[in-house]
Amino acid sequence: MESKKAPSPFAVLWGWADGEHGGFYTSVALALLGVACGMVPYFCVAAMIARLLSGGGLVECMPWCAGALVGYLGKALFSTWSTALSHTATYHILRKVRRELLAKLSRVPMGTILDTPSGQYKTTIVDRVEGMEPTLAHLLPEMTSNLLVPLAIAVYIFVLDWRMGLASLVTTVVGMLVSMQSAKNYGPRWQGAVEVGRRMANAIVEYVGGIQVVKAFSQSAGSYKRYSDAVTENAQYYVDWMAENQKFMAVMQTVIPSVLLPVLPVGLLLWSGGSLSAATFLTIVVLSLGLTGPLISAMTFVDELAVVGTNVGEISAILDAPELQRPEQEATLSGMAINLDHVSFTYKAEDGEVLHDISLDIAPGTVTALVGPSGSGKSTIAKLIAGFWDVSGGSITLGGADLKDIPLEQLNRQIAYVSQDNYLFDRTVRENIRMGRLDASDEEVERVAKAAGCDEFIRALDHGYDTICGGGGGHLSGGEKQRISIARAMLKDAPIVILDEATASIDPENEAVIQRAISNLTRGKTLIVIAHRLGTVADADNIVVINEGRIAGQGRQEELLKQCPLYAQMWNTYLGTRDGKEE
Ligand SMILES: Nc1ncnc2c1ncn2[C@@H]1O[C@H](COP(=O)(O)OP(=O)(O)OP(=O)(O)O)[C@@H](O)[C@H]1O
Repeated sequence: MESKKAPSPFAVLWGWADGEHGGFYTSVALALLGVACGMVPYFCVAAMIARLLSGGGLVECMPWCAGALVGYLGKALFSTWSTALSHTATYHILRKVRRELLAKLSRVPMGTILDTPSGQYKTTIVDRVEGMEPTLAHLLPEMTSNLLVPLAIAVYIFVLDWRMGLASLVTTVVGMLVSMQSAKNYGPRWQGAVEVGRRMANAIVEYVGGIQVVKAFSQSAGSYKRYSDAVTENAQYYVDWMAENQKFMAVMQTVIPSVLLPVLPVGLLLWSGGSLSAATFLTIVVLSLGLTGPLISAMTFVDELAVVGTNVGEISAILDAPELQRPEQEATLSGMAINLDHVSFTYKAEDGEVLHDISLDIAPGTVTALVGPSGSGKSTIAKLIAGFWDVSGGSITLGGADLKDIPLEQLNRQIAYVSQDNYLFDRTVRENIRMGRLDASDEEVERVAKAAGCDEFIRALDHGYDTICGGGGGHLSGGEKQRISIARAMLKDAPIVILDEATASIDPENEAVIQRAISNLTRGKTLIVIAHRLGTVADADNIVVINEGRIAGQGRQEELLKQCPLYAQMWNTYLGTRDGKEE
């Protein structure tokens, strides 16, 4: 099979820069002009020395002084102009890439996003994209120009005297060889730095997310092992890397600028032998001093070259992630019946299949409860119905149409998914509820809040409906957050509600309010509930018992108690714990 060669990171980067190429070309042209102007003072000084040695005075030197000044001003003007242009083009590209990354996240399977630690997305979208700034804004114009200056100077020195040309390049060549040694490891080293950085970012996000648990168990930051290990690992990685690199850097930064070390003795030897004039000798001394500055600047970009691959690779991994393929055209749905036909599902090939041959009919307006031991596959079934992933085998239909033929937006309108993670945005309570339907009026928001049993506590907040919830809803209790999420789902008024019942024990008073809110939410709708407490679903139209990814039985409670030993056992356990609590 013909394998397609992956494009180089630079080609990918240049592709992202589409629309800004003109800006970069102009920026490089201006940088070159700046460099050319930057060389003028060296040539002027060299010419002045020649005049002075041949008996010239102040008057002869004046035009060269003026020339040097013009060259200096030209360099400042053109390089500033070049930098401004390259930065404008760069930030347009960074904006475009960040927008594309976010747009992409809305097209990849929801499950992929849930599976990826949020620290990883933050690192890529913020840090890796920002990491392209030096490459785009500086590398292209500045590295090009910083390499061309010394090249032009070296060529000129060779033209004046090839022997002195060779002498002036000795330290540069030695410095370059040393720098290549250090650059050899840069790619893998940087890749490693990204890895430890990512582990640290994930550990920090997890640590901050779980700070309440850490505090509740009186653990200090240092005792939160994963976090502190990641921080130590990150610091140690850089210390080791710098220690390894330091000797190369020291040698390079000492050797390259000491260009006079070979130039002076060789020049003196040739001059004393009569084969080099004093004027040429002094001109070459001045010019060779102009060689090293730009070269050292160009060397600093070697690091940038090495990180391009990592940055582009991480960004491309998101941009090229497989998407859920859906048609643009809305599907025609005949009713809201849901049908699972011999569905199987695998998260990752290496973990094996988690759902096997699931067939299930869910009639509109009925209550279906998914019950079963932890890890049996209840949430997976619910998420497949909500379209978070595509099934691996079999099919799921809604209103007779395969989910794969229903645009995500259309499916999303039909389903309200109320998960246990009742995430609230750092906005007002009113805005959080209105996310259910953006065009809902204030009256509608308040009406659903009443039906969800939250109107009373919302009005008691400092600013009522205009109280800011705090990141993740941090200012509200778990039960309050759950009721606001229910209000949000109610406002959406979708015909199908998928509810992941809370596992955490809620106080009886709160539980009664939440149950009332749920029955208001689901009246006349299709309800699929992932039930963790059997008592709440005993009246369901269909109880589906899941065990190890298979349906172990389904039907109404009375039938299941007779026909499904697993359900009978679960029910007895439930009764036992309930009676235990009541005693
Ligand atoms: N995102 C995921 N990636 C890989 N495997 C997963 C993922 N989510 C769940 N699994 C695995 O799939 C199987 C079914 O999990 P699922 O969450 O559907 O079970 P569940 O019955 O809902 O469990 P619980 O009652 O504990 O929530 C388990 O073996 C679980 O480890």
